[in-house]
Amino acid sequence: MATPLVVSQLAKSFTMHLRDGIRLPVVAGVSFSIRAGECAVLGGPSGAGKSSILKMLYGNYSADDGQIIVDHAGQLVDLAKASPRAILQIRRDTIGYVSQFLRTVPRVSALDVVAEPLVARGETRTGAQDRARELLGRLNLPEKLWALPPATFSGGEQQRVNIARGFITPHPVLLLDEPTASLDARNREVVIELIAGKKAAGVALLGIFHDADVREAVADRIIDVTEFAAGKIAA
Ligand SMILES: Nc1ncnc2c1ncn2[C@@H]1O[C@H](COP(=O)(O)OP(=O)(O)OP(=O)(O)O)[C@@H](O)[C@H]1O
Repeated sequence: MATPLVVSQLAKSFTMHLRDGIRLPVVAGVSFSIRAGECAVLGGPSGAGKSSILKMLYGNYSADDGQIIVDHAGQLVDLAKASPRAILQIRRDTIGYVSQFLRTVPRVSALDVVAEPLVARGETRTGAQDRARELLGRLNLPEKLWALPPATFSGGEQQRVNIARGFITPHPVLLLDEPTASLDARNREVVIELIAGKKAAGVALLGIFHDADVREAVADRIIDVTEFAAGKIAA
């Protein structure tokens, strides 16, 4: 599908149950679509709601209102109303996500952490590990670390494991939450190349990048989140 992700009239507020139920409206009327082969970037100041939007698109945060239409294996599904089971299937096959921090699993090697999403999609363990080696090598993760669990890795090493894990699958939609925040210039450059590769493969990407150089290098378009400030819509 040429436009695998269409978001319309999405709204999010947080209710602070421990603070007398105070309601904190964050965004409203969020509407945009992402085409195959483009990388759009969420822009706006700190606290504008960029991460909250990305988390809604991955099903981590529920939406108060609106639709998140995703082309899931040829079927249009509204992720905002999908069941937890459907969300897990969408995550396995359609929407990938690279968060800022790696969630480490005790005793699982970096190689298997990276290979796991491919194995979950039916790839053989050997095939998935070959691809994982290729990506970890490209991201300059020292080979001596591949067999170790990433819990003790440095911030930048963990982030590279996380990037490799997020980029290993051919998901048609890829969400990127500050994937280069802890990286040095050399590895930021590798991530820029990996993003260019995904674009060339027709993946629809949506990201948050605080680093202006990376943003300039990857963004086809900036989506200004201040347009969707909840107060602005209500006024
Ligand atoms: N789980 C939560 N509970 C309560 N409030 C939240 C929660 N997550 C985010 N917020 C609030 O929502 C607003 C938007 O936060 P969000 O993290 O989406 O902003 P952002 O644009 O990504 O900011 P930054 O650039 O600093 O990461 C903030 O005021 C924040 O305090």
